[in-house]
Formats: sequence, structure tokens, C-alpha cells
Amino acid sequence: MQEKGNISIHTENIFPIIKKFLYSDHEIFLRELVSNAVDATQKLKSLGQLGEFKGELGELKVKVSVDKEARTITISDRGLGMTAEEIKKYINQIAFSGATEFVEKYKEKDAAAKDQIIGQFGLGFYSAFMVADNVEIFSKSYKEETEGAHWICDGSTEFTLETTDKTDRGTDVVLHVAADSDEFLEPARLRTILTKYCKFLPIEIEFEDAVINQTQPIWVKQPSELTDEDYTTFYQELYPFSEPPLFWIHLNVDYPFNLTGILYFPKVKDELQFQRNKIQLYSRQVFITDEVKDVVPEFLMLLHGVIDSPDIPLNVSRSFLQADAAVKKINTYITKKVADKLAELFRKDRSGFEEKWSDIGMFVKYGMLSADDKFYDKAKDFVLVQNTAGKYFTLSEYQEFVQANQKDKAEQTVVLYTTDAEAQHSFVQAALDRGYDVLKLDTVLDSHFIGQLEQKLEKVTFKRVDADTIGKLIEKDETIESVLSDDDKTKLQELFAKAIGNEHMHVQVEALSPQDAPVIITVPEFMRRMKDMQRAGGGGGMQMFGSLPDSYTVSVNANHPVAQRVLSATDEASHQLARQAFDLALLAQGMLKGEALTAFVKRSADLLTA
Ligand SMILES: Nc1ncnc2c1ncn2[C@@H]1O[C@H](COP(=O)(O)OP(=O)(O)OP(=O)(O)O)[C@@H](O)[C@H]1O
Repeated sequence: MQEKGNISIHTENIFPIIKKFLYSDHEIFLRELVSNAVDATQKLKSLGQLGEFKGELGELKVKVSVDKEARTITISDRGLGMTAEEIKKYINQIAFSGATEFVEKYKEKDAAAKDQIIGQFGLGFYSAFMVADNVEIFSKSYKEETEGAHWICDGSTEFTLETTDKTDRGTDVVLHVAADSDEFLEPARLRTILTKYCKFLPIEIEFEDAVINQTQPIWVKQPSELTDEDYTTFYQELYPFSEPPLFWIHLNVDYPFNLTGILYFPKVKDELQFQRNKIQLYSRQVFITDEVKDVVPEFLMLLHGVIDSPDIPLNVSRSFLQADAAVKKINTYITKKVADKLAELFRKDRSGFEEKWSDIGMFVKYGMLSADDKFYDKAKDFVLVQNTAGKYFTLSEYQEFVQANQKDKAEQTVVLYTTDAEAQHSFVQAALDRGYDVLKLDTVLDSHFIGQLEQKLEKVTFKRVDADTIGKLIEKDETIESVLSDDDKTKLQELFAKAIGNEHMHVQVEALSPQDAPVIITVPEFMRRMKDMQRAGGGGGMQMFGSLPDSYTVSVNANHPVAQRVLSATDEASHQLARQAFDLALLAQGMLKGEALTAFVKRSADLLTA
């Protein structure tokens, strides 16, 4: 018996469209055909369990083979097979109409959306025509007393269907590779594709006499069955040659959506080293993509691992994905899981948590800043800050620690911090000498983090150690008497302003302790933050500060012996001394550079020999 027929679909000739548009992603044909074979095999296994199939299951491997001479690729399974009627129904109708629907959707999209849709839309069986100009199916159903069926089609709407003497249950799909798809006749290429998409399929896939997949990847197992070594070994398999992960989270939900997976916290100290797209997305163990944007919250994009969910709609465009309710729930779920895991680590092993802090601090702060309030609310109890002595505190521990000493006259707790303990050393030292404590807040996220804490914590402000002279950094009621008369102060102010000769350096004479430096340059906290935000590209309201030059306060210490010397020296000597004292202050701020530095070195030598 032979039947020739016409497949009734609405769009004529979808084949050239698919072939043309999907050029970059031709390789997915193999993923589609192998997953069909796996599905057919699993369906048969389920029928066996239900008692609807009573025969022997026998070997159930899916075999992929290539014959370079004959120019064919064959995908064979021993699954449930199809009768001729079923081929008409499932292949002629479903597969073709799926492809038609795809093309319809595809035509509507703009270029960017097309890129998105590629590889995310299961083109199914029809994708075979991306690489083959002729496809044959040999199939024999598991149902008793049915004949084998042989279908041939060249991707057009015409097909031939006849009986065949295939006796073994299952389906062989034979692709006659097109002239422009020679690359797929190379076994090495096929192996690469199989490893990329099929490495964790649940049925064994054999290629060149070897099984290429693990049918039971660890994420489908119960955490209780697994050891730490299982997790780290799996990590090495996913990311060979990388440092062991810090810890991991095994995800496992089946209501209200279905999701399994393992997320690893990588060990990365350098922020620039972070690599995105390290999480692989699977749908029922079939690799889909490593573009997990929108599925995983932004701040967790830096994690590694796998997520497997049949509930993630892969066949829709990006904008839809963002709005998708399941995706939102998944996002929330993952965020919660990560917060819970971190809280548990903190609770159970504080010192281990502190050791890992330099790696996980980034995630936590980024999460507090970008995720929903629920994450902040959990994280505020385990986020750590470290002081210049290297000791870690939680936020509440730290407030407790400094409040006796660092309350200003308005009862605000002033938290002092440094963004660079080396460069700001003299200021840090001055604060420590005063009995204050100084935090190290030196990562790229910290300025935003500080802003957030000031909003959320009550009566707490942050000041960088060089925001003011030590006496005014935390304003108390006490004042230090000046040994200079008001006239002398004015004179001193003028002398220094002249010696400095820079309008952005605001000179003021202050009564500081004689032990403090003769001149101190500070950057008011507010102005510095504005400039920082501007540098970080903060748009909006920041623009109005666009033309603001850097602005500094130069405090001349009225009670330092240098003040007296400047006042009593001759014009020339007084100018030299003022300039020297100012340069020392620049030096302490790491601001003495170029010509000024050369002049300073020379002047210092002169003063040594004077
Ligand atoms: N190897 C096979 N064995 C048995 N039936 C098959 C096989 N391959 C395809 N089919 C049948 O053909 C139908 C259409 O396949 P196709 O791959 O186009 O779509 P799908 O698998 O239903 O969905 P998807 O678009 O996700 O791949 C399948 O649903 C299945 O019933």
C-alpha cells in the first residue's frame, strides 16, 4: 500500500522561511528529535507501569548514528512508535501545524524578538528540515497487530506514506542531510551538540557505541540521598577547572509550579571576574538555554548551576516572559530560598559565614538593594560589616558597639567608614586615636548600601573619616579654645588662602588639638556623595550638579605651633611654611601629585638644609 497526500496547512512553503530565519540555530534539530525519541520511550515506560503495555520493554536506549557516505543521520528509539494513522495525525498535522504557528509568530516579530525566539521555541519534529532535504520515518507501534509505517517528505506539503516490514517496536527518523548542512555529517559536531543539549536526558542516548548522558543528574534526586562530594563533583562537571563552590542550594518545589535545580555560590573575589550566564536552564532535563534573565532575579545572575522547570514558558517572547505569573513566582521563590539558606549558614556556622563573607557580601548587598523588601528584611539580620581591625558585626551588633562613643549632640549614631584604609590612613588613625571605630566600606556597592541603611535604620548616619576634622566628625557639645586672637585668625586665613591660591579650597581656621595635624583637608560628606553618584552615572536630579568642581575644606589648626610660626615669620618664609603645611595635608589625602609634588620635594630639601 502506498499513499501520496497533501498536508493541509495554511501557510504554503514554510520550509524556506524556517530554513532562512533559523540559520544560526540549526543545531537544535538534534535536541528536538532526540527529545521526541526520549518522550516516546518514557511514554512507553509509563504505559508499562499502568499495565497498558504488557510486552517486554527490553533495551530502551535512543541511538543516534551518522553515515557520512549515505549522507544520513538516524535517530532510533524503542518507544511507543506510531501507526500510519498516527503519523498522519501527529506528524502531518501536529508537527506541521506547530511549525506553521511558529512561522506566523516569527513573522510578526522585530529582529530583536526573533533572536529571542530562536532556540526557545520548540520547533519540534519539523526542525529536521532545517538540515535535511528529505526526512523518512520508519515506525512500528507498540500496539499489537499493527503494521509498520514508512513516511517520506521533503519539507513541502507533499508526503508519501506506505507500509514497511519493520518488526521492532519504535521509531527511526532518517535525515537525508542537505548539501548546505555538511557540518552535521561530522561525528565530532554531532557529539558536541548532543553533549550540549542531551547531557542529562532521562533515557540513555548512545552515540558511536557510547552513552553520552547521565540519566539521573543530581538535581532530580532528593537532597537526603546526596553527599557534599556529589554536589562538588557535579559542579566540576558543569564548570571544569573552576574553584570549588562556597555552598549550594538544592531547589525542589512542585507546587504551585514545578522546579528543581541546584544553585551554587561561586568563589569569586574580584568583582570583574563575575561571569553571567552561568546558570543553565532545562526543561525536563533537556537543555534549553543559559540565558536565564527574568527567570532568575538579577542579583542572583552571578550564581552558577542548573534550573529545571517545565513551567517556564520557553515558546514566547521576552516581554511575555517578564510578565508571566509563573516566572514571577519562580523569581520570588528563588530569592526566598537564597535568603533562607544564607540565614541558616549564618545561624549554624557564624565563623564559616564570616570567612565566606568576602565572596558572598556582594550578593547579599546587591540583593538588599535590588530585590524586594522581603529579601532586605531577612538579610538585615545577617549582612555583615567589618571594621578596620578586621572584626565582623551584624548591623545591630555594630550599632550597639559604637553607640556609647559615637552619638552626636542630636543623638544620632554616627558610623565612620573608610573607602580605602591605606589612602585615608591618617584620618582613620585620627578617628581611632579618638576612641572611635571605623568600618571598611570599600566595595563598588557600598555607597548605595550606605544610602539604603541610612534610610532604613533609625537615627544612624554615615560619615567617611575624611568628611570633617576629627572634632567635628561627630559633633559633640565640647569646644576647644583657640590660642589665637580673632585678628590673628583672620590673618592666618588670608595667608593660607594666598599660599594655596585655589578657589575650590575653602580655607578656615579652626581650634583643633595641638596633637592634630597643622592643616587638614576634608571633603564634606554630602558633596562627596553627590560627586560619587555623578561619577557612577546617576542620572536624573544628579545632572544639576554636573558642573560642580571638586570642593574641599582646608582646616588650619589654630592651636598647632605651625600657626604661630606662619604668623610670626617674614613674608617669604611665612608663604613657604603655609605652602609646606598645606602640601603635607594634600599628601595625607593622597592628593599631592605632579608639579606640586616636585615642588614639595624640592622645598622639603631646602627646609632641611635651611
Ligand atoms: N520518535 C517518536 N516516537 C513517537 N511519536 C513521535 C516521535 N516523534 C514525534 N512523535 C509524535 O509527533 C508529535 C509531534 O512532534 P513535535 O516534535 O513536532 O511536537 P511535540 O513533541 O508535540 O512538541 P514540541 O514542539 O515541544 O517538540 C509528538 O507529539 C508525538 O506524538
